[in-house]
Amino acid sequence: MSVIYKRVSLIGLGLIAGSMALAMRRAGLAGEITGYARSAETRDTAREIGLCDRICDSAAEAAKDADLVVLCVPVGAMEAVARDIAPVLKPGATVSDVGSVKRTVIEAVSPHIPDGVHFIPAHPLAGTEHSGPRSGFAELFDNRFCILVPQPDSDRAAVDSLAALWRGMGANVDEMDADHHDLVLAVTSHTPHLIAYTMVGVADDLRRVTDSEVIKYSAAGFRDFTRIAASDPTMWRDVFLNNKDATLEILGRFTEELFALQRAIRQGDGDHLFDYFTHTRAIRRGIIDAGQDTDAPDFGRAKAQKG
Ligand SMILES: NC(=O)c1ccc[n+]([C@@H]2O[C@H](COP(=O)([O-])OP(=O)(O)OC[C@H]3O[C@@H](n4cnc5c(N)ncnc54)[C@H](O)[C@@H]3O)[C@@H](O)[C@H]2O)c1
Ligand SMILES: O=C(O)C(=O)C[C@]1(C(=O)O)C=C[C@@H](O)C=C1
Repeated sequence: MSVIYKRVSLIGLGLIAGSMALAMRRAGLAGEITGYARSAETRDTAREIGLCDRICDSAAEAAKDADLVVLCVPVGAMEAVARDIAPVLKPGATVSDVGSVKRTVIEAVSPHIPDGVHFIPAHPLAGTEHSGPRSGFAELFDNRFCILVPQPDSDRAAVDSLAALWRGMGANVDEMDADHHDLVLAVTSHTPHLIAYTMVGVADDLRRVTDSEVIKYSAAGFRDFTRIAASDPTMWRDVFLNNKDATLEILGRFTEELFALQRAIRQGDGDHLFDYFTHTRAIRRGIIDAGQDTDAPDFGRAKAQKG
């Protein structure tokens, strides 16, 4: 593959930026990659592991002369970074981000983007529960979606270049409107994280009663279900503060369903439980058969069956 951007600047050097740097290198998509993170410790680690070609001591220094600047910081830090880099952005450059929420990031960043600079928000639907510059890996985006959220006045050629970069990093690219993105992600990512965090809190509460057995004997179900509760607290605090309405809407629906199941258990309504689980199993299996669950053990088989 050939170089898409001569100079790419990554601001915030954690899981996503680290994975982007490695994925861009794997395919030779960037001429030079510069990076900046707020803490000196993170910058030192990034230098030590050679994450970028150059690690700078300010966001502005990293963004200067860049053809693409990608904001890879927690959602609540996007505006401050945009303000810092605005004066050095060169005409024709593209600014993008990887934030898990889109509407508030657009509202916070857009006012700082100078005329002649393209702002194209994005969100790779790929991650792990790990964070920091050592957690990145080149394959993170392979076969995952990256959602681009072009703005009404976005330049098509600039959008196409960013899409080509994400495809080059292994992702499938789709476009979406910001509000739709935030609602979809509230269902598929944000509310599940909240529920996983809560379940670990419940287990911790019970620990006092069960004398540590909950943690010691944590069964596969608990482990599978709560892996994501080990995720970064700053990132997830910012996600919930910034996707408030959609998350509260989905949480309300979730609570209603949970109450219905709670009543069925109390009333011994086995038919209700059986029907509900039959329905939801079919939906979950449908996701695998449609080839959308790249983590599922039978993903390869499902894909092969489809030819
Ligand atoms: N982790 C995931 O699964 C995942 C997936 C897709 C998108 N995202 C989004 O990507 C972004 C980064 O997430 P991550 O998982 O890479 O986080 P991370 O914690 O691994 O890395 C974040 C980095 O940003 C730096 N940082 C924080 N505030 C900063 C500031 N004001 N200026 C400069 N640097 C700053 C931190 O020091 C750290 O290096 C977030 O917006 C998150 O919502 C995360
Ligand atoms: O697999 C995980 O650990 C993730 O939480 C990744 C995950 C997700 O919910 O799917 C988390 C947040 C994102 O913005 C995108 C991806």
